[in-house]
Amino acid sequence: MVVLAGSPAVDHIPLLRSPDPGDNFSGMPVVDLSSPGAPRAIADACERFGFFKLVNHGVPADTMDRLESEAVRFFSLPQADKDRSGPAYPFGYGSKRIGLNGDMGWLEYLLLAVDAASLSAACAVPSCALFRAALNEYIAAVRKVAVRVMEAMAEGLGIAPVDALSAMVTAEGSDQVFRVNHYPPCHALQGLGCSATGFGEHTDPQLISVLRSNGTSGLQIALQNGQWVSVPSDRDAFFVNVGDSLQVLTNGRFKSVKHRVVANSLKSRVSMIYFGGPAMTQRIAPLPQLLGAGEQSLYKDFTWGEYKKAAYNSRLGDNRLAHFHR
Ligand SMILES: C=C1C[C@]23C[C@@]1(O)CC[C@H]2[C@@]12CCC[C@@](C)(C(=O)O1)[C@H]2[C@@H]3C(=O)O
Ligand SMILES: O=C(O)CCC(=O)C(=O)O
Repeated sequence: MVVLAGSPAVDHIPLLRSPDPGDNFSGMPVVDLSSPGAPRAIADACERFGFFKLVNHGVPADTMDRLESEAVRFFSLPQADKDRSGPAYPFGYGSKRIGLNGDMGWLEYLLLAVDAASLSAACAVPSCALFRAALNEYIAAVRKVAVRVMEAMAEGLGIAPVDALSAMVTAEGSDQVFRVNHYPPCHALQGLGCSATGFGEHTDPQLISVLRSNGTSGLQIALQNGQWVSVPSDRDAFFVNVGDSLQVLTNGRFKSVKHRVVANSLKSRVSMIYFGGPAMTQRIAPLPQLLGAGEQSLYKDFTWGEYKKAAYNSRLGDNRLAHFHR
């Protein structure tokens, strides 16, 4: 368990009902990436939930643990040192403020740019060589997982070529982002029946997000009937989210999943998330291979650059895709 000292004030952070054990997601799809049934299981989970847990993914535990340790070391630095790695926008250290439009959460984080399969050289944060090495090793590995998952998605959808989706995140100029989040324990709310919002509800604008966390729970997803369920943590697994752009590419067949994080009153949560987005000029429209005879796109045409701009001008919880529906 990771517990870091020094909690920022909880004022201005929206509160949520504390999760109770009965809220656990009992029907969570678990996909074994090494199994021949993975493509069908992935497509099925993306259609039903826009979310699944991925096991047997092949990323060594060491690669994940090294990054977690380096992240814990970074977040344990004195506040003034961390602030020198800020501000978060466009990339760097941030605390409590998420985005530029007034959203707040009980967390601190690093928002980082990825070029090809490693941290962007232009991204000077973090400056520590060990932390950068751990990030680069992890990013290269998790990006390979994202590519394998997207290839499996294409196979599960029955479309060719196999890289119809994955090529968008491997293409030159693809817009990949990496986030390391630290949610300190929120002692002030212990026993009050409510929790601080760690990360408010939202869908991810990109194609795919691949998340790994330490053993502290807090992640919740919304089912298609609107019910919120808690995702039990598993430090050995990845959790995969469908993003808005993938929903559009599949003409709504895959659903982007609404999710949020509830801060824990006792334990700190550390999560690291790879967000795979396409190049700015990439057109986001249903793949022709997925449109049946006479089937029309449910969405107006747009590029990833246009969607990203709209996303960054919106509040976290806004239904961003609604503006792009026909
Ligand atoms: C409030 C915001 C934070 C966010 C940008 C946004 O304006 C709306 C989308 C948010 C999100 C969610 C997924 C990951 C992320 C990096 C992204 O691309 O869109 C975050 C942005 C962020 O943390 O700055
Ligand atoms: O930290 C988590 O578990 C999820 C955070 C998240 O949804 C995000 O950073 O976009």
